[in-house]
Amino acid sequence: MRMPLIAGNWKMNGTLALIERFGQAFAETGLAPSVEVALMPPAPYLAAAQDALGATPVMLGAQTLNPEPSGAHTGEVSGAMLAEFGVRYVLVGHSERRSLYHEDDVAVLARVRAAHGAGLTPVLCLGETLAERESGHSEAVVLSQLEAVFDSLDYDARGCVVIAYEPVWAIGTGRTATPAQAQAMHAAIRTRLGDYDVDLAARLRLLYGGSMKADNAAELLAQPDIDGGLVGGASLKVDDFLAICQSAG
Ligand SMILES: O=C(CO)COP(=O)(O)O
Repeated sequence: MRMPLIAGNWKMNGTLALIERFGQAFAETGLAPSVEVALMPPAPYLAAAQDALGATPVMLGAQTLNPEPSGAHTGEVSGAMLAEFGVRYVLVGHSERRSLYHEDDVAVLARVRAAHGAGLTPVLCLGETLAERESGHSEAVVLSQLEAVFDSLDYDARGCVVIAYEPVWAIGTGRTATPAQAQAMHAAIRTRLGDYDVDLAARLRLLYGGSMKADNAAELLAQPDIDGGLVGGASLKVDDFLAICQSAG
């Protein structure tokens, strides 16, 4: 009942030429109707991506947004601007934003609200560091990141969120969480969501991210509480990304 979602987060990578290649590849190959795919290129490429992917089922996503609707925020992009380019999903709380740009739980909540205000679906990223995992605090850290947002949302807003579990130690390291490790955390997140609402817990999609590749995606996606992937490095290679999308469909 939960349609898998594969989202490709290009981070600060890619070129216009790569956008064109993705457009061609997805137009030629198509996608199973049983999977949703979103590409999240850097903001300057959104217009080109909207053109290149317009004839394909691939949706557009963005990597961040400012919590304010407009104003004196040099360098920032608002949710309304993203929406004008057909963006459907926007990452919020990615660990790189949390660590490199000091976005704390309060900032993450503000961005979730801004996404909703602009009609976008936030993809709320959660994840523990290696030190937190090794000291046995993974679940407490991840659930507290979840609660920092969900405690403050109403029923309708909670229903309009995608969650991505991305253990920081697995991002860009080639060290993927094992399917069992990922499933255990996803199950813990879903159980906690059930405290808010049982129906919500059954409905919300939980993506896994962290060194997801063409050769490990199928096993991860086969776990009962993993409803898709948030793919970094492998989303920059068209064949690899297509293969991951196909293993979800
Ligand atoms: O951070 C990620 C996606 O948001 C994961 O990146 P990698 O797939 O490169 O590990």
